[in-house]
Amino acid sequence: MALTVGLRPLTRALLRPWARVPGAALGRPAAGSGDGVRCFGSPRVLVEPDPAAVGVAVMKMRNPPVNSLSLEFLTELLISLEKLENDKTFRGIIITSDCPGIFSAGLDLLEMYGRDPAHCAEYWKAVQELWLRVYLSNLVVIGAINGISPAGGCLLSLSCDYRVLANNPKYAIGLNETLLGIIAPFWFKDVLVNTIGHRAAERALQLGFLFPPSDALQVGIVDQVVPEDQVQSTARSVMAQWLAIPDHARQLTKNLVRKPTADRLLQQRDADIQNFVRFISRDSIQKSLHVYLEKLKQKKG
Ligand SMILES: CCCCCCCCCCC/C=C/C(=O)SCCNC(=O)CCNC(=O)[C@H](O)C(C)(C)COP(=O)(O)OP(=O)(O)OC[C@H]1O[C@@H](n2cnc3c(N)ncnc32)[C@H](O)[C@@H]1OP(=O)(O)O
Repeated sequence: MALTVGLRPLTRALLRPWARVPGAALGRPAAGSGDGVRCFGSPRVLVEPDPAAVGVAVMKMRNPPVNSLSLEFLTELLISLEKLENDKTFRGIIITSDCPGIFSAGLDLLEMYGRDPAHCAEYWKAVQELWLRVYLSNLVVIGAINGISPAGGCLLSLSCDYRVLANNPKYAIGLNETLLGIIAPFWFKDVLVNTIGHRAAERALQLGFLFPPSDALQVGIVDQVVPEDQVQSTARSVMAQWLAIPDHARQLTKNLVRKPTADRLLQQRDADIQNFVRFISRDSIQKSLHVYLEKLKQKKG
């Protein structure tokens, strides 16, 4: 799936492959490189083969200050994911953050506030694409959640196969859209229902719950809560457990479980984009976003 088609020239320029040792396919030392495999990535996404786990890549999100999912960041994530999917030396990805205390602050509000319909449509298509790419990935995708993870950050986490959360009370996770005066789209809702069940999801969505780690574990929005300094090692050991399963059988099973949910969006992607553009363009919604952005600014004092 050529994802770079239709990208804005700036974005395409941003994503020129970094200098790499010729012939260094991801996961394999380049001929004569001598110093092992090379990382690759782009300004906001660093992908490093895990030196302790063959076939595993660690994808570090580094879009400071809060890993907000801007269009450029989404595009870089998509292209990095596509590269990993296409490189058969990789069987698993650990997604984590390089921004201290924050996994991802979710969708970038400035991509939805004060923007024209064409931009909102382009942005929403990229949001859809990231979800589909992660949710349906043939790779094992493990979230090493080392920071707060509201809304879009929670969706990214829920789209992984397994979630390890650092036991820091500040690292809340949840679909908090109602607190902003907006709503989670049906496919965000579907993933939450699939993960924590209908009643728990209904309550959490309406109240915009951000679950602290202990509650997140209890409700099932994450699979494991560990001390902060054990998140990456725990993710790695869980990855080994999942990679012990033959890929083809696991991939077919993942598809069996997840395709009905993904199909609900795939069958109506354009309508979903139009619904988003209509909804986000409403004066009342733009006002809500303005109020929320002002609150964020005032918070800084
Ligand atoms: C019929 C219906 C059809 C469908 C309808 C669909 C409807 C729309 C779909 C909407 C789905 C939305 C999903 C989302 O993800 S919305 C975003 C939700 N995110 C949040 O609520 C998090 C907001 N941020 C925070 O709470 C804090 O920033 C955080 C705890 C993450 C970090 O706090 P900290 O104190 O460390 O940092 P600051 O708050 O000072 O932030 C630093 C700067 O970053 C800016 N910022 C923060 N979050 C965002 C964001 N999500 N987008 C853009 N910018 C963000 C913040 O303003 C600061 O900026 P400045 O330094 O310039 O002041």
